[in-house]
Amino acid sequence: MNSDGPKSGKKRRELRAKHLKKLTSDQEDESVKQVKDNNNNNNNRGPKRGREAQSDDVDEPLIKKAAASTKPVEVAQIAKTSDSYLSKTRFDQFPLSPLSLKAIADAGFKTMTVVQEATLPLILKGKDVLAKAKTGTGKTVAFLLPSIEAVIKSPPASRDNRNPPIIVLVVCPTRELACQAAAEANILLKYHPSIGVQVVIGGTKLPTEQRRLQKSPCQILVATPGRLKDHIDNTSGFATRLMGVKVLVLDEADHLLDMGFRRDIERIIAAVPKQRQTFLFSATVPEEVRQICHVALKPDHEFVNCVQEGAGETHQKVTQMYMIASLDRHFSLLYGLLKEHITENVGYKIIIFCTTAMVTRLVADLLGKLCLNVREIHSRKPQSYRTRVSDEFRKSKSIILVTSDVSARGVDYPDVSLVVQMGLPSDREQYIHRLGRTGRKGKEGEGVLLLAPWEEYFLSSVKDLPITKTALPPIDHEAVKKVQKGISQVEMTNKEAAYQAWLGYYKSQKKIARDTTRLVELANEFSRSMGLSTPPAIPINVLGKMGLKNVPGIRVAPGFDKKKTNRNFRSR
Ligand SMILES: Nc1ncnc2c1ncn2[C@@H]1O[C@H](COP(=O)(O)OP(=O)(O)OP(=O)(O)O)[C@@H](O)[C@H]1O
Repeated sequence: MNSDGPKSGKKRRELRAKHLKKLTSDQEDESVKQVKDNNNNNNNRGPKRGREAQSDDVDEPLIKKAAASTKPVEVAQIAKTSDSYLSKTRFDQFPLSPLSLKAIADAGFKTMTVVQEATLPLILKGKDVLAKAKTGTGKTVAFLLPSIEAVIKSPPASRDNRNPPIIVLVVCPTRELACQAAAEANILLKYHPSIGVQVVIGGTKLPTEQRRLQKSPCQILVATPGRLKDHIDNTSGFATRLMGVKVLVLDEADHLLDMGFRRDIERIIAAVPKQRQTFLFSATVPEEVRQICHVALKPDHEFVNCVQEGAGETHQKVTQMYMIASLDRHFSLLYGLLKEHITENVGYKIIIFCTTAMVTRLVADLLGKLCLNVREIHSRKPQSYRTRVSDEFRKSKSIILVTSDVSARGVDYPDVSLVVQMGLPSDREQYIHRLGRTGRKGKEGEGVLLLAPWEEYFLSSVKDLPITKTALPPIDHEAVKKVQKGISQVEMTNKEAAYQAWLGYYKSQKKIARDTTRLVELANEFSRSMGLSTPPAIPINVLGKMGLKNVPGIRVAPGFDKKKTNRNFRSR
C-alpha cells in the first residue's frame, strides 16, 4: 500500500495537471506516429542552412566510442546512509533567485532531493554534468532550477528582435515527458512572469506549432527530438534562435543517445553553440553511454552517481517478483493478479506494460470486457487522447492503465501501487524505468514481470536486482471461463493487429528471432491464447519486411494495405 503524500504534494500535482492541460490544449486531434518513427521519417526537409548543412553532410556519426574521460563524483555514500530520497540541505543554502525560492516553497519542497543536492553546486559552478539517480527522485527540478538561473543571468532580448534567443533547450524522448517537464518548469517560474516555456512535440501539424512559437516566444523550449529536428529544418528563424542556447539538457539521456534517437540528437547538438553548459540525466547510465557522452559534454564534465550499482538501482520499498508461465495462461494469470491486488489495495493504481501498441490495445480491450476500470495509452492514439487519459490517470484512484513503452520513462504518476510487465522488456534499463513508475518519492510499490518459459533468459540481465520468483496464483475455473469469454468478445481486427505486432516485436529480439520457425510457432501460441484456432494471415509485403516469407506456420494474406500493415508491426 502506498502511504499518502503531504497535502502540498496534492496541491502541486493539481497545479502541474493544470499546466499540462494549458500546454497541450491547443493541439489538434491527429493520428500519432510512433515517437521513433518521427526520427526516421525525414521526408519534409527544407533547404539546408549554415550549421545544419554542415551536420547533415557528415557521414560518420558524431557519436563514436571513446574512453570516458569522467572522474565520477560518487554520492552513493549519501544514499547509503539514508534510505530517503531527500537530503537535509535546503534550497536557500544556494545562491538561487529569491523568486525561484518562493515558487519552490509554494510547491511544498522543503529540502532538496539527493540528486538535486549533489548536482546543483557543480552546475552553478559552470560544470557540465552527467547525473544518474533513481526513478522518481526529482531529477527534473535538478536540471530545471539551474537552467532558470541561466535565463535570469542572460540579457533580455530586445523588443524588436524577430528571432529572440532560446536560452535553455530541454530534449525529452516522449511527448508526455516533454509536457510534464514544461509543466514542472511553469511551477518553478510562478514568480518569473517574463520567462516563457514552450513545448514542441509533434502530434499536431507543424504550422500550428510554428504559429505558437511565433505568437508567444520563449526562453525555455522543451522538445521531442523528431519534432525539434523538423523545426530546425523547416521553421524560419528557428536555427537562429537556437544559436542563443546556453543550456542543453538531455533528459533520459541514455535513451536519447541510443540508436533510435542518435541521428536526431547529433543534428540537435550541431545546431546549438559549442559554448554552452550541458546536463545529461537518467536513472540508468549503462557503460556504453558513459563511453559516448563526450559528444554532448565537455571533457571536464562531472559524472554524479547517486546510485549504487546492482540492487541499488531500484527502490528497496518496491518488491519485485517474476512469474513464468506458458502463454496460454498469461491472460488468466493477469486477471487473477489484478483481482487479488484490487481486493487488497483500496484506491489501487496499476500500470500494465505491454510489448507493442497493438498488444496494448488488445489487453486493454480484454480487461474492459472483464469489467475492470481500464484506460490505454500508446502511440496509435491521438495525442489529445493520450494527454486526456494521462491527466485522468494522474488524478484518479482505483484505475488501471494499460500502456506501451511511451509511458515507461519519466512519467510521474503519483501513488502507483503495482506495475505489471507482460512479456519481454526491451532491455534491463527499460525494466528499471517501467518499474520506476511505482515507489516514487520514497513510497512503497510492487512490480511483477510475467514471462513465458522461453523468455526466462531475460532474468540474467537483471540478476543483480532483488527480483524473486513467485508462485503462480491459483486461478479458479470460473475466472478462466470469464477470461475466455472476454477474449472471444474482442474484435477480430484487434487480434489480427496484435498478432502481427507481437511477431514484429519478437522478430526484433535477437535471441528469439534466430530460429524463425520457432518464432512463428511461438506467435501461433500467442494467437491460440487469443482464442484463435488458426493464426491470422499476414500480408506478403509485411512478411517480406519482417524477413518471414515462406516460414512454416505463417499464413499469407492475398491483398495488403501498405500503410496500415507497416504501422501495425512497428509501433509502440
Ligand atoms: N525537493 C523535492 N522535495 C519533494 N518533492 C520533490 C522535490 N523535487 C522534486 N519533487 C517531486 O518528486 C517527484 C518526482 O520527480 P521527477 O519526476 O523529477 O523524478 P525523476 O527522478 O525525474 O524520475 P524518472 O527517473 O522516473 O524520470 C515529482 O512529483 C516532483 O515534483
